[in-house]
Amino acid sequence: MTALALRLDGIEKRFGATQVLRGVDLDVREGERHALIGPNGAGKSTLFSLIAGERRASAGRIALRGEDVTRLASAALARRGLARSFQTTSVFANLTVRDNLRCAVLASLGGGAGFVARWLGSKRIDVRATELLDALDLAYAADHAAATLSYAQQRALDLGLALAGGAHTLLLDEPTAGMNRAEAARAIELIRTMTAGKTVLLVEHDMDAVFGLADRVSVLAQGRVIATGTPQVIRADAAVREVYFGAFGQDAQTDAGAPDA
Ligand SMILES: Nc1ncnc2c1ncn2[C@@H]1O[C@H](COP(=O)(O)OP(=O)(O)OP(=O)(O)O)[C@@H](O)[C@H]1O
Repeated sequence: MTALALRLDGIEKRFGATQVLRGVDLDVREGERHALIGPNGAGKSTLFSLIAGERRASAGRIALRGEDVTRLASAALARRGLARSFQTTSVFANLTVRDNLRCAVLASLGGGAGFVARWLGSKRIDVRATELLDALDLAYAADHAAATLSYAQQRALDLGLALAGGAHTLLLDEPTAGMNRAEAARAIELIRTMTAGKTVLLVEHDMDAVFGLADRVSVLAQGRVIATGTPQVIRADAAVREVYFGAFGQDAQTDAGAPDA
């Protein structure tokens, strides 16, 4: 049996009278890159925020590597190896690129007594930060303020911050949004190399990114997962095509994020 990194059972979310998620079942296998797609307003961001522990589900269960984490907040999830990167970057603009990474490594070691001593003294923090700088191709900018990086580079740094603590499971929120084609291709390559051997669940509208990255794809529509499969299977799925093309209309097939034939 394939080990599961994440398992969602019957997840529901209501905002007042509005029910956004109506029983989401989703399995994410250990070590796979799994994309969550769906029309605008389908509830992808809401589902992400529940998995990341930023919001509480109204019903249902979330398990991380077999452990029930339904009621855990994001800090507790981070300690269990689940990290999240954001659509808008979460870098500290005025800190240098290196110090952003040092902070993230330090934070992953936990706060409390000796925090500053660890900051000043630990060679381990510097070594890990330098490894990440190299892997992200940002060594040349190590001592520049993060604010001086391009948007795409800040997203790369943001990925590094998410990985700094050695997370085994990563949630990536539209990792190529706002990038031009070349930047998006580079981001996809970086995600591939930086997350090798890890589990990744990503929300993405750009189908090049989805089909370039994902081992499997799940489609969220009307508050449920309506299909899960390899990119090839999802491309050909009649119900998926109906959801996209029904929602956006025939004219939008090539530019509204619909899976191409
Ligand atoms: N805090 C909230 N209060 C009330 N309704 C909300 C709240 N957050 C989200 N919603 C509603 O939930 C629905 C799903 O929103 P969500 O942002 O999760 O969808 P999405 O699939 O991520 O959309 P997109 O692809 O456009 O980002 C929308 O109708 C939205 O208006």
